[in-house]
Amino acid sequence: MTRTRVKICGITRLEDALSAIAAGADALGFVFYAPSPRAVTAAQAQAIMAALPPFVSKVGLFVNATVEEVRQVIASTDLDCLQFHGDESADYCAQFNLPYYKAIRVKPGLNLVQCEEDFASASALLLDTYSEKAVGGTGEAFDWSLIPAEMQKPLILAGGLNPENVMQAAQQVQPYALDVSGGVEVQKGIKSPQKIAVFMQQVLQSDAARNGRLV
Ligand SMILES: O=C(O)c1ccccc1N[C@@H]1O[C@H](COP(=O)(O)O)[C@@H](O)[C@H]1O
Repeated sequence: MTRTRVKICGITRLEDALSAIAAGADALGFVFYAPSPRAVTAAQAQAIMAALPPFVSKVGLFVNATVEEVRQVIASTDLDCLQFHGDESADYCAQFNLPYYKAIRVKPGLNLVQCEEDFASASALLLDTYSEKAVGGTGEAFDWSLIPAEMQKPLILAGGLNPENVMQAAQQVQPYALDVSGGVEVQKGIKSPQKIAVFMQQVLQSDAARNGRLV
């Protein structure tokens, strides 16, 4: 039975976290990257995490952070998992004693099977859109046909997902999980409960179709 997991990233407010959970999200992402409009401090993130119900995965997003910065956030929050969205090496990512996802910014010509070998220690690869202007959170989708069928690791599809395109994305790519930030916002860092609910409904419908059931 297929159940596509969903991570809502760029959480800055408790009410948005609770809306995501109420709609059925499996994971919440907290951006520890100061230049991002969705950046939170460890103290802000922990205030939200401490108020969450159990069985929700809390993911910390970092971009080329120092080892000390990552350690300090881990020590002062309830993170379950790390997401590295910059140019981090596999050795760097694997040193923190928490499972990690490595974000790969996809563009034509990139060998994703090689990326999978390079990051063999990752729990999953997160595929996001390559952009010269930003390291992530671009709101732009990439050409999903660039993903080779022979990839083995759980894939988290990201990049420009929204309530309008998520069903097509889920059905075409059939990833382990979907990751969305800008596509469920009313403004950067502020989520829309309505957009989250529609996004989740689309994922449920896509799963039901794949499982041969009506919703
Ligand atoms: O959200 C950000 O501001 C951000 C900054 C730096 C790196 C990654 C960032 N976000 C992640 O990018 C992908 C795609 O986001 P979007 O749905 O296209 O807005 C996702 O994993 C975000 O968590």
